[in-house]
Amino acid sequence: MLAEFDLIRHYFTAPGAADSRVALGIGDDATLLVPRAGHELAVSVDTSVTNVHFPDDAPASAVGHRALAVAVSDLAAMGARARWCWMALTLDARRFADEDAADAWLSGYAQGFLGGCAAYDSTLVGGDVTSGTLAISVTVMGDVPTGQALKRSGAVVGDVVAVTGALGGGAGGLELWQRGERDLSHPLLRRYLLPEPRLEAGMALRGLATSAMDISDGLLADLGHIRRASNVDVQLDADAVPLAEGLTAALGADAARRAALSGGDDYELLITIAPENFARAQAALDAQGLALSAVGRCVAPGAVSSGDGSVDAAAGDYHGWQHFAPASATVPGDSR
Ligand SMILES: Nc1ncnc2c1ncn2[C@@H]1O[C@H](COP(=O)(O)OP(=O)(O)OP(=O)(O)O)[C@@H](O)[C@H]1O
Ligand SMILES: Cc1ncc(C[n+]2csc(CCOP(=O)(O)O)c2C)c(N)n1
Ligand SMILES: [Mg+2]
Repeated sequence: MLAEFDLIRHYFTAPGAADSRVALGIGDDATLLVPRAGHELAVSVDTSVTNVHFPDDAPASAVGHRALAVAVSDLAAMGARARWCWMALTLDARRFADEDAADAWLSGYAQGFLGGCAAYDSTLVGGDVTSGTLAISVTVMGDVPTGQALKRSGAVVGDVVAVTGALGGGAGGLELWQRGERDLSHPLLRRYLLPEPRLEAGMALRGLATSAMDISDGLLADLGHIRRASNVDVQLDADAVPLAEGLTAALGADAARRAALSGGDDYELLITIAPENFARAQAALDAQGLALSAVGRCVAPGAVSSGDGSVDAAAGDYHGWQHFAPASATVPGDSR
């Protein structure tokens, strides 16, 4: 096994053009960056832990790609452009004791991670390598023109609630993996293991969406964040939620609906937008090959009624991923 400094040099020195805004990159005690004038920095960190966020036996390249993609997804949700990332990697020393196994895994992992860096225009500028349970903590930094970031707090009564793409594919892919499916070209497995952050969509929605976030814990749980931050309620038309391709065929209708509403791992954008701007946003995303579907309306707090297709909070439909829930429990979330 290489010493950690050699490991960094060997696997994580990204090729490609030098970034003129990196005054000092990998190799010193800290990174020195030159922010763009007229922009705010958007910064977020996400940790991916083996057997919590990805299966221990997932392909190494998918682990690398996914760890970066889920972190970059938070920049997309802010309408920011990705710029830089830091990767703190904890490797299981026992598992990586065999040199060939370590090399195979690290090469695949680096290919997935650095491939994502190239695809999202994010330069790896630092990190950390430690031993312990396999986990990756990725800090991302992006920028957004001052005042134009998409926050969770801007939704107003009357806004349309909409989602990009289709939902349930992340949870559907996890279910298939647990059933033994290993063909990475399967669309649902791809949605789970190789998610794509909606960076271009987030940038196109600047000045149009009144609020935005990415769907990581599940639509219903994540809607709760916008409802709380914006002080609105949401009348959701659950039947209008677009289901990932092949989801119903793979899971059956009930499980497919549950995956789309509360499965999580989709990394699509959830937005609110004034009705008069919806068609423009839809056209902008359509030009990117991405659907934008209306799934509900913002209403005054307390005004939610359960009409056809709307979700019944009292029936325990409002839940999503929670890290500290007892194993296999259905987790009732905040029904507000
Ligand atoms: N340990 C912590 N210390 C300080 N702030 C935290 C901590 N953990 C989370 N936060 C902050 O709480 C907010 C919500 O965090 P959370 O991780 O739930 O983000 P998210 O975008 O909803 O989910 P995801 O992690 O799936 O992207 C963020 O602003 C985050 O920076
Ligand atoms: C092996 C395995 N088991 C379960 C899941 C489901 N899962 C784990 S964390 C999470 C929410 C997002 O994480 P966070 O809130 O930490 O950003 C979800 C939906 C998975 N991805 N992999
Ligand atoms: Mg998020």
